[in-house]
Amino acid sequence: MAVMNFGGVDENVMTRDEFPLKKAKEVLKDEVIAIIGYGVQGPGQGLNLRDNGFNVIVGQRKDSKTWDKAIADGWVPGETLFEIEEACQRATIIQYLLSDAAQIAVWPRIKPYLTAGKALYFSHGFGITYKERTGIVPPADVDVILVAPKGSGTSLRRMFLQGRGLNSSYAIFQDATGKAKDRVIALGIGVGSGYLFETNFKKEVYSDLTGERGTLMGAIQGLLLAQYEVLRENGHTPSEAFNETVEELTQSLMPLFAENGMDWMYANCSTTAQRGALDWMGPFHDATKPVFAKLYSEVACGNEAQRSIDTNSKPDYREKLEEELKALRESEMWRAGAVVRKLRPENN
Ligand SMILES: NC(=O)c1ccc[n+]([C@@H]2O[C@H](COP(=O)([O-])OP(=O)(O)OC[C@H]3O[C@@H](n4cnc5c(N)ncnc54)[C@H](O)[C@@H]3O)[C@@H](O)[C@H]2O)c1
Ligand SMILES: CC(C)(O)[C@@H](O)C(=O)O
Ligand SMILES: [Mg+2]
Ligand SMILES: [Mg+2]
Repeated sequence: MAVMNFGGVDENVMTRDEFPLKKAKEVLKDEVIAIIGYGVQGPGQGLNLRDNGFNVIVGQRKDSKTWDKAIADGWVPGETLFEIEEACQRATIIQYLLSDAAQIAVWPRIKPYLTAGKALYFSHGFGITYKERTGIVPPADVDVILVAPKGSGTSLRRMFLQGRGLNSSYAIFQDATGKAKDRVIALGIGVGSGYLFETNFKKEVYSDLTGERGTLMGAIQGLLLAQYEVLRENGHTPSEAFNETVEELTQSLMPLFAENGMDWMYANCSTTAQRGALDWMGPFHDATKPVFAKLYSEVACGNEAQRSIDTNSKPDYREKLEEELKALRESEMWRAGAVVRKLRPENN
């Protein structure tokens, strides 16, 4: 464990240098890891673990699209692909990667297989933190651990294949065996994390729900749309509005600040742009901070979790989500975006 200073604050982190894959394999050599659920995180983590040489099986509903997807990814029914109960029975580590709402519904079928000494692994602090709402209360004699990749399972897999790594947080809720720390770090390295930073279940779920509703997904769409609309209302074409709002951000400027920080991106723009950005970042900060504060309090009081449980437990939740995504896809801004993407020379 290395103590690293992040902007003046010391934190514990685990890097691949300190905990190499070889050590992770040694720690987990006698374990059978069952990936329960094969949606987005399931394939990312499962395939990375398998390619890294761990003993992995998948548990998934038969006769579902994701069962077929698992077969297409090389999992073999009866050998490495099983119904959920059978995978849990064979496993020593159960990676519970169903959707958060499904974890509640399926919990009574998982619990009997959590016998002494096994580990229950989550990629989100949701089920445990909001236990009054989820009913997920593991037995006292199992380890309860978390590795939460900070990104989509699709990116986790892509970055692994590119020889890169997505950072993850890790946490221990319950250490029944005395092995929870080694188990959780080994799994974090095994699923392809870049480095691992320490958290707890509550902090993980509060930050994660805030982040995805905020800058990562909710706020970014709101902010981009607001600027796009103002440009359009003032007579700018969709091409101009989209390029000035989204395309330049994702293709030109975001890679620069990802690489070397915001000041460096600014320094690579005109002094006119720098002056304006430095003057306007304050008003944008002040306008949005109350929204972020409201969002955090809605997360912390459990309202956001409850809303997600209620809507995503309905039988037609997938269709309803798809309808809303369709409306986004068919909005003028993203229809313009589809044409702009097609015009990228690399897509011709
Ligand atoms: N999506 C991500 O990239 C991501 C990133 C970090 C953490 N997480 C967390 O990882 C966990 C898994 O999320 P996900 O997005 O991969 O899940 P998902 O929504 O893709 O669903 C995973 C699986 O659950 C199955 N499922 C849904 N309802 C079911 C039911 N009633 N019975 C049995 N199976 C059912 C689906 O078939 C699918 O295979 C969650 O805790 C999530 O918060 C997800
Ligand atoms: C990929 C995200 C947004 O980071 C994750 O938290 C999720 O819920 O899918
Ligand atoms: Mg999330
Ligand atoms: Mg997240």
